[in-house]
Amino acid sequence: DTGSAAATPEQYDIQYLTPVSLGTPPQILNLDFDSGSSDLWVFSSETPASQVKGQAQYNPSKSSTSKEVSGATWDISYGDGSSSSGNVYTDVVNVGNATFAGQAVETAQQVSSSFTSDTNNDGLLGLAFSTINTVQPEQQKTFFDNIRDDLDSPVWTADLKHNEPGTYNFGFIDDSLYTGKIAYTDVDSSDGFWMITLDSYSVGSSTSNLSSRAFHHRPSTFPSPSDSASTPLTGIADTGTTLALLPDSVCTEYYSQVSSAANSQTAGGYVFDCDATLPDFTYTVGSTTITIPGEYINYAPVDTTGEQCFGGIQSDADIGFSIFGDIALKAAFVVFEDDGSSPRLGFAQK
Ligand SMILES: Cc1ccc(-c2noc([C@H]3C[C@@H](O)CN3)n2)cc1F
Repeated sequence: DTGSAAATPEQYDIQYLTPVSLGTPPQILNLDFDSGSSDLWVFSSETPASQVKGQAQYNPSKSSTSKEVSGATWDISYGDGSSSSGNVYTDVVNVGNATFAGQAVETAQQVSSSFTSDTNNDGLLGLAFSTINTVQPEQQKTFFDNIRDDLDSPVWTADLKHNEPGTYNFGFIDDSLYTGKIAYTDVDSSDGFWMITLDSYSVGSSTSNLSSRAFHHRPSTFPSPSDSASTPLTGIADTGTTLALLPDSVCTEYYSQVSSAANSQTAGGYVFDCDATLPDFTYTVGSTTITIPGEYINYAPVDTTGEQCFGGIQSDADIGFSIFGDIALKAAFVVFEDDGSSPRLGFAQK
């Protein structure tokens, strides 16, 4: 079995939506595929009308293949403080022709205001590890965990793009979607996330090592060249987070190269003049180097004057690890591989 479906960005690539077919006859909803959580939940006939603003709603009573999971409930909250909760059914779920008959479909009986106002988003499809699925009393499996054994290969891939549709594939690696070689790194899934350590990062195309510049006498007190070119970054690959949330030291290093940049309390992060030239941000996995072009890091205008823009790289606020969200992932072809025992993440240029 294999599946392939488009990942279409909302404005500013804030999130990517992918059509999913639920039930019999098929009910199509556009879901936010999230490698940072593990619940498949949908706006439904059980969502109060006051909390629905244009979203498509899954109606289990209109599906001949739906079955209520008696006594099961779910309740989830996301990194930005939004939340949702409700009941659980199983039904046929089809993503680009990859199909599983008994997938847990979590119907929303409550969604927080940010989901209500997100009018094109009909729910989430979690692709992190099933150990953090929130259904009680019996935890449910993610779509990928359910279909993994039927897939030609135990992988799903993300080819997210800037301002244009990309692709989520299940069960195969499409060699036409990347260049060079895919470099793999081991995943630590003990917290339920696709957690990895990137071998190094660097800011800008200028070398991070001062000694490569015209050599002038450098008093011994001169700070040693920043060795970001060999500093690892540990974090989670999170397709459901818009930005790249990195350690404060990395943010400081990056925005020191942007003369108009400031860390604004009112804007809630680093902002700069919208016409600023931004340096690239590069990270390496093994022998593969991924370059996020500077223009990807001009995320969006802060307000309608369009003078100040919000950075795509922001602080991870001491969560304890970085969050490699869409800003970081859309520059790469990413392979999420899990044979059930030793998960890996692969990165390739494209
Ligand atoms: C309105 C809305 C809010 C949040 C999210 C959301 N989806 O994935 C994530 C990240 C953060 C972490 O929780 C898991 N992945 N956040 C989506 C929304 F449509």
